[in-house]
Amino acid sequence: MNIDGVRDFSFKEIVSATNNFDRSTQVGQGGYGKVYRGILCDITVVAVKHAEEGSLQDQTEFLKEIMLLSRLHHRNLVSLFGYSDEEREQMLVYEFMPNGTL
Ligand SMILES: Nc1ncnc2c1ncn2[C@@H]1O[C@H](COP(=O)(O)OP(=O)(O)OP(=O)(O)O)[C@@H](O)[C@H]1O
Repeated sequence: MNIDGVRDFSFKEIVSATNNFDRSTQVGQGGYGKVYRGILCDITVVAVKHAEEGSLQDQTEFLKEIMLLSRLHHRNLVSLFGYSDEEREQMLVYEFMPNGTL
């Protein structure tokens, strides 16, 4: 699905960006799931939030949330770059904030 200004990433793209969710790319853990630092093909650095079991949503709900997040723009908010919703995995892809700027 195409949502204004938000990319729909394939699971493969995320796997390649995070080196298959390699531990060395993990930068945090939040209530939603683990957070990885990923590098896209065009060398954009992103933060990938990988939903864990209890955070998985019904697909319609997930896409509704993406639509909502895609409309939030504020200088104090990290921008949502995209999402991935394939192979029973859900991921939110954000602009990567280096240490100290979060
Ligand atoms: N955009 C980002 N860029 C870089 N690192 C991030 C980014 N988002 C999250 N992180 C890292 O992942 C950690 C967990 O973030 P996350 O937002 O998932 O958890 P949280 O702040 O505990 O919120 P929640 O409980 O709602 O998930 C952060 O403390 C930070 O180290």
